[in-house]
This record gives sequence, C-alpha cells and structure tokens, in this order.
Amino acid sequence: MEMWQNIRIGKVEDEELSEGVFLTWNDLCVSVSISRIGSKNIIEGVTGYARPSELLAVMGPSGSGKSTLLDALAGRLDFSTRQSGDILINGHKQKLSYGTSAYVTQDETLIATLTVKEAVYYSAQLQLPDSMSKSEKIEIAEQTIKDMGLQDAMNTRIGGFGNKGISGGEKRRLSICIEILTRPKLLFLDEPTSGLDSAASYYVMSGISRQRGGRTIIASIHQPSAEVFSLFHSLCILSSGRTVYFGPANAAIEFFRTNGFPCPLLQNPSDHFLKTINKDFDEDIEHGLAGRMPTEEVVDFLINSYKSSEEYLKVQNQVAEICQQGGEILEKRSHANFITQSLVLTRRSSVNMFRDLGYYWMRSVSYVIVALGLGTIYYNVNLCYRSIEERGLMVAFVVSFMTFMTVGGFPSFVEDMKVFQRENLNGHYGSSAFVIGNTVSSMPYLLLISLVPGSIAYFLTGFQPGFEHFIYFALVLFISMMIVESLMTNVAAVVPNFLMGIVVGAGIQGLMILSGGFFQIPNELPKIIWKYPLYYISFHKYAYQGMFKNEFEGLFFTDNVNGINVTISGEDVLREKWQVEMGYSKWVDLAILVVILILYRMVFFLIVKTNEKFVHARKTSTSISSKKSRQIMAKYLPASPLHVDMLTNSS
Ligand SMILES: Nc1ncnc2c1ncn2[C@@H]1O[C@H](COP(=O)(O)OP(=O)(O)OP(=O)(O)O)[C@@H](O)[C@H]1O
Repeated sequence: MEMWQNIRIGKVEDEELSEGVFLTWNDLCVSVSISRIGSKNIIEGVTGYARPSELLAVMGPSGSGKSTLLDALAGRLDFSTRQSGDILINGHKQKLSYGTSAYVTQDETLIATLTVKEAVYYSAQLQLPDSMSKSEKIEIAEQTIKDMGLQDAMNTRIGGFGNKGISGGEKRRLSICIEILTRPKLLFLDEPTSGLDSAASYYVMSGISRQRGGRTIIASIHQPSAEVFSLFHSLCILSSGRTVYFGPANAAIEFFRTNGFPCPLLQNPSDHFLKTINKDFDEDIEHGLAGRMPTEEVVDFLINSYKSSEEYLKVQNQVAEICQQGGEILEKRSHANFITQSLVLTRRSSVNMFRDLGYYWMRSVSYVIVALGLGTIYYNVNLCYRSIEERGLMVAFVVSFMTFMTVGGFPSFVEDMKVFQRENLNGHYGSSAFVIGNTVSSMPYLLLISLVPGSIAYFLTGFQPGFEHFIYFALVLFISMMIVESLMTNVAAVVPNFLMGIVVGAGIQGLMILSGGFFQIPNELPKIIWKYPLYYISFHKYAYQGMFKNEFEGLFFTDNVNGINVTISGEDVLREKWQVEMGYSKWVDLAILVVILILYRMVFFLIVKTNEKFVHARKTSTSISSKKSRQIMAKYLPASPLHVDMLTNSS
C-alpha cells in the first residue's frame, strides 16, 4: 500500500504508530581483515533490539565500535568487513528500502551556497513522489524545518570553509531534517552531537526525541550531558566491540552500582560509565595504577557480569518475543520521477555554480586576463612565414593550457561528489539524474567562457575572419573544456581526495598534451605508448588538428627568401609542417571530440553506477522463511522461560 498519505502534515496516525519498526540483532559479529595482523574483530557477539517510539543510544569510548554497529544495522558496512549473526526487521530478514529508513552520518556534506530553506525544499522535491503537489511538498518541508527548530535560520546560507553560515548545531539539525522528510520509520544517527557544546547537543537531541512518534531511533553518542542522557529510553554500552550493558537507560546506574562501580553523587552518569570502561589512558607510567584494578579487568568483569545478569536474559527474551510476533514487510516508497529529479538537480546545481565564486566566476576572470595576454602577445599576426609559427603556438596554447585551466574547478567537483555520494547512498536519487544535472548546469558557463575570452583572444590575434571560423574555434574550445571537466569529474569519482585528484588529473592531461602531435610531430612520436595508443586517444590531437585546419585552410603565406617572393599554401603547411591528417574535414575532428565527450560522460556514469550497485548490493539481503526465523530464535531461546510459552503457542 502506498504510505505517502500517512505522512502528510499533522497526520501521524495511531495506525502508523502500530506499524513501527522493531529491529533486532542476535550474536552480531563484524570483523575486518588486516594485512599482517590477520582478522580483527570490531563487533563481537552483540545482541539487542530497538522499538518504535524509543530512542536507543549506543555509547562507548572512541573506537569501541559504535559506528560499525550502526553501519551493520543499517546495512552500510563496506566491503572490507565480514559480518555474521542475524539482523531482523519485524522478525524478518529484509532489505531496508528507500523511505523506510534514514541514516545521518557524522560529516555534514551540505551545499554551502544554499540557504536552509532551499536545501530542504530541493531535497523535498527530489525525495517526495510526484503524486504530491508542489505545495504539499513545500508544506512538508516547512513543517520539518519547524520540527527541527530551524525556522529562525531558514534564510541563512549554510556556509562552509571561508564563509560563515549557520552554526554547527544547526548544520547537524539540517542534515537530520533532510533525512526525515520522507518520515522514515527507522532513523540511524551517527554521533549527532559530536563537536557541539552541551547546549547545542541538547537542542539537537531534544529535536530528535520530539521526532519519535512511532519512529525507531538509534543514535551513537560520545559523552551526553545528564540532560541529554535523560532523553534515552534504552542504552547500549560497548567496549572493544563487546556489550558491557544493554537495557533501559535508567537501569544502567544500578547495574554499575551492583557491580561495585557506583556513580558518585553529582556526577553525570554517562561520564561515569565511560570513565569506568575507557582503557585508552590506563597506563599511567609515572604514577602506576595506585592500587586500582586495571581497566581491562574491569571491562572483562562487567562484560561477564552483564552476560550472567537478569538484564541480558530480558534482552534475549525481548528479541525472541519480537521475532515471534513478526510484523509487516517494509515496502519501498516512491520518490520523484527521473525527469523531475534531473530538472531539480540541474536547477540546484546551477544555483550553486552561480553563487560559488570559485566554481566559474574566478576562472572566467582568469580566462579573460589570459585571453588578453594571448591577444597582445600575438597581436594581429600577418601572413608572413613567421606567422605560421605564431598561429601554431596560439592554437597549441588555447587547446593545451586554456582547457587545462579547467582543473581549477576540481575542489568544487569534489564537494559536489561528496553531496552526491551521501544523497545517492541514502537513496534520494540515482546516478543518471546527477550526471544530467551536473552536465547541463555547467554548459552555460563553459559556453560563456568559450565565447567571451575566446573572442578576445581570437580577434586580437587576427585569426581567419568570418563568422564560421570563429564559431568553429569557440566550439572546439567549448567541447574541449567540457571534456576536461568530464575527465576531472571522473577523477573526482575515483579519487575523492582533493590533492591526489589534482595530481592525477593534471598528470593524465600532461601525457595527453605531450602525445597530441604538437610538442612532437606525429611521425616523430615514439611508436610504443606515445603513438599507439596515446596519440589516437588524446582529445588534444583532434582539437589541435581541427583548429589548425580551421586556421590554415584557404590562407597563403608569403615571404622573401634571398630576394625572391615565396608563397606557401595553408594546406601545404598543414601537411608538411604540422602533419595534420587531411583525409577528413575539420567538422569530423569536432564530431570526434563530441564522441570523446560522450564517452567520458558514460565512463563517469559507469563509475558512479558501479559504486551505487556495490553499495546497494550490501544493503540487499534475501528474505528468510519463518522456519529459518524459528531456527534462529531457537538458538537463543533455551535459557528463556518465555521460550516454552512461545513455542507452545506457535505450534
Ligand atoms: N574498515 C576497517 N578497517 C580496519 N579497521 C576498522 C575498519 N572499520 C572500523 N575499524 C576499526 O574498528 C574500531 C571501531 O571503529 P568505529 O568507527 O566503529 O568506532 P567508534 O566507536 O564509532 O569510534 P569513534 O567514537 O571514535 O567514532 C576502530 O578501532 C577502527 O579503527
């Protein structure tokens, strides 16, 4: 059944509360292979559950496995890890489909140039289905902004490096706001309060807590204040991937007290728990342990004590009960269709490119200055022999360097890729819509650069007159810049690291420029590698040769050699000096450039699609039969008095 009607404003119905998600995990283990060490266990035999309308907090010292547990439960572990144990949703092994769950990561990958309102509106248009009217989507977006207490910052830009925008706490709330637009039944939050002061942490957590109605929330958290701690219903404390405590948050103090670690008066309980189990600073070399029990032993003692406690038995019973009850199989929700998503992404990307000075505007200024430089250095070349060299150098500079300057946009591509990866992983839209949005939005800027700085360089130099010649020149420049942009987006998709990306992108272009047939004429290029295949796959070859043909065909160059006037045709120059392939016209060179551009865009599409497939393959798991469910339950039930009742009832 389509569930969107249930998420309209103010209609969180009782039915939805009862249709909540019960998540259970049994004997969950996650390990990773590390060369030399072998296999390292990150999560070891963890059992627990999360229920609708409740907030489960996962606490533990740094490196205790909180994020890994969340990733495992959300089906987002990377491929370097191995997972065993059972994770069941409403008693079934099933895929967490789009719209049923959301995951808010620690890092805020948001578009810095947008305002809070714009970020949420665009996201609502991307995520909510076309069956909803635009006004309904806006209504949901506004309500969610208010729910997360962001109404006062609605018109403030998000901001980022170098331009201050909303605060860290507001960014965190905005990330959550974007993910809960679809009213997911299951919400994972990885350290929603990290880096925030206690007041901001409380705002964020109370905002999350207010969003509970029928929703199951699991949040990993470092060191909550006492106020924040009071918002938790259940608590899972981990140490080195093992459970120190799982149960009601308010019973944790009693657990520590009965095991000989009472929380001192006026001390924040979470501080006390983490201090008791934090092994990182155990070795006080100068002062020794001063008679204290080593933390390693304390942790082992607490883990064993928990395993033999009534609390652990209750957890096992609760897990078994939830599995026995079963529940609905979660249905995938629909989102905006492909055309809407492509249009919204194009609009959003255009707004970002327009506002981000570094994306195109700064580059345009550099292009104008460089074009003026070129135009004055080669000002008004004439038709003497010397101008053959000058025309050649001018073409080579435009094709090699003016296209190379496109790498200046790499930092912005990297930011775009980060936002895309987050939104794509969370199922907001697919890679095809992103590729279209990114390509179309960049076109007007590149066209402007080809026409304005292009015309300055072209007409100051005094290249071939005539509209057709100039348009050809501008078109080759435009397509070549789009090819370099595509190359850099491909690099950003594979190497999302800013510095490494620039090095790789510049290196590839350097090789292509060298083998393009200008810096060494084609017949002199070493056959292996440089001629075959680099010369033929380098886009520079077609750009050089197209521009050469555009510039030299139809011209005659005259000079006085030993008192005799000698004339040479442009065609001879092309054949003899530049060794241009004359068997086809300049328009074929342009067509080949367009094909290369399409190929580069397809490669980008394949990279992101493959990445998407890998990630989603991890999320997909086959449904298991109820028989298998019972086998799993039977494995955990022997100790449970409830077990007998349940098995009797089920049979
Ligand atoms: N893919 C991996 N390869 C190797 N080690 C990993 C991998 N993923 C996690 N680990 C290790 O597992 C341990 C737990 O990591 P995790 O990020 O889950 O801890 P955490 O409790 O969330 O830490 P923090 O609070 O500092 O974010 C760490 O020691 C980490 O280095």
